[in-house]
Amino acid sequence: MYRHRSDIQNVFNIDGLETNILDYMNSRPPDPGMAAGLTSSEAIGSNRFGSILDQLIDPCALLELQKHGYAVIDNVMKTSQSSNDQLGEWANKGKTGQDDCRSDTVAFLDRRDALECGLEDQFDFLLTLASHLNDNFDLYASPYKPVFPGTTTRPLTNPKGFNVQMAEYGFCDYYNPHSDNSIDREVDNDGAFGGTAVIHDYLGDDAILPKKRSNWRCITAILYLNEGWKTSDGGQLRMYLDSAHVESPSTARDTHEYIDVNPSNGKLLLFDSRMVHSVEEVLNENKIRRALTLWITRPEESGVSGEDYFMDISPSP
Ligand SMILES: O=C(O)CCC(=O)C(=O)O
Ligand SMILES: [Fe+2]
Repeated sequence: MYRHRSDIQNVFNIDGLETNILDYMNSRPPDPGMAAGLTSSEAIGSNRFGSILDQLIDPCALLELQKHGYAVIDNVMKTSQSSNDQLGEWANKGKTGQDDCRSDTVAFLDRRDALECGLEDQFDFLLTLASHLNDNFDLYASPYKPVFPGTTTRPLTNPKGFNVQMAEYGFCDYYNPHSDNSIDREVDNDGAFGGTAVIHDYLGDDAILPKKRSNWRCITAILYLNEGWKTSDGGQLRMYLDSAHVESPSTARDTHEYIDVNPSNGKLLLFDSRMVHSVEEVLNENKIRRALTLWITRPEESGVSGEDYFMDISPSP
């Protein structure tokens, strides 16, 4: 071993290479979950709202979520106009541009950002939801191993970093029908993507790869901040019914019935992240539509994105 090392040493400068690798590794940001030394309850959500969540979230709503894949709960937690305005100012510093299927702009808040805008209650509330759902929502058994901080009986957690998305839609902004956890087929070496992807090396030329979910999102939680929002202002969240298993979300407009959700201040929308939904165009040129979103996940290592999880969400006959 050492002899080989010294042989190789003559060809490469191993010591220099090792130093470079160490420097590189030390320059990496720490993994947010690990370095924060979080306990399981912190990772799942703060306890600040633990005791009052039962009052804020009607148990019937969770039954709705179970049965239909979504639940709309009004007047859960309102946001003051000044915090809403501050959020807009804050977000102007860090917005990211969008692609063809959406024209809104988003930014991600950590707790310090939320505090700066007077939105710490909203932030803590969203982070507590995973814990509440673990206690009150039946997720069905999964063959996938729960991984810390999830457990068999409490499989839901929050994404690493726990950032909350703020999305802003101005006049004419929209988000086309999509799923927050779409069905993908694996990409083959030729870059083929979609229903006919094949894996040439192992299975022959025409083998179709298994379907796979694209991420670990399980429940999407959205808190709306818009005081006095009217149906005529547009910007409705359009939820396509029974759409968790739709493979091409863009077709849902033609094939699925929907309900519209008015994004009014204090409203909480919970839905199975696989459901197809869109944000219809904002029609009022004097209004800005804002929302805070948290994706409640299973731990990434659980392997759950590989399964068509949560199969039984469609209404029982
Ligand atoms: O703001 C909304 O109502 C939904 C936005 C959305 O679908 C998303 O950001 O994925
Ligand atoms: Fe979405």
